[in-house]
Amino acid sequence: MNQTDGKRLAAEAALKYVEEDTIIGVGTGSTVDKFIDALAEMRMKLRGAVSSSEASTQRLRKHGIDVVDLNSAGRLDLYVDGADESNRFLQLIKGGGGALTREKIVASASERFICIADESKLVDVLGEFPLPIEVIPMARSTVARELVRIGGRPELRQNFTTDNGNIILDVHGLSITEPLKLEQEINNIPGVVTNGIFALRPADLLLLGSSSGVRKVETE
Ligand SMILES: O=C(CO)[C@H](O)[C@H](O)COP(=O)(O)O
Repeated sequence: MNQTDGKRLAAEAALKYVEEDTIIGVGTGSTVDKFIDALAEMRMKLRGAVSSSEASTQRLRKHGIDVVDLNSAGRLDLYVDGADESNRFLQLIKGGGGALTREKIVASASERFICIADESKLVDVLGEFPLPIEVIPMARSTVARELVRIGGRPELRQNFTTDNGNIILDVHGLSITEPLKLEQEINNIPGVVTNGIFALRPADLLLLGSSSGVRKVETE
């Protein structure tokens, strides 16, 4: 089984957590694309979806799923999204697709966050995947200098603008042993919109797809 199959299995497994007549929060990425495709079969039973990116919005609409503004949706029961890495506490690195800020907003507005991924995403220590940080363009250099000061090697994501009109710095070389502390520290740098550590709001359940099926990992 390859990574794509693992993603598909996890995405399909998440479907059973979706309740009828609700508005569901939907993340971004190739795993979530598979979830949206699976969600299409129950579109008549859903009230709609709050989307975390323009890409997911387009895909949801293509399947006839109503996309609802978060401001009118109120608190959501469930948010489903992928991740670039997860540790066993379900603290995540996200933002490989550049949608981290909206993802963090929708995750924070949701009672339950189910993360879907293939088994390669489970790691002991976060940080092998370069940490994405959304930055206001005029602050690129000042933020980059601060990131070097804390031990990272920031690289500007080339030819990429976020849905919010900002840039992404991908930070290499961080071994993230204290995710909660680092999430807050980086978010305090002026010019940072948000960073891709999801520790203040970790996932509640991780569904990992692999050749032996779907493994459930819950917070300890
Ligand atoms: O955070 C994300 C997008 O901003 C994605 O969830 C993350 O990059 C995982 O992507 P994929 O499912 O394609 O492996």
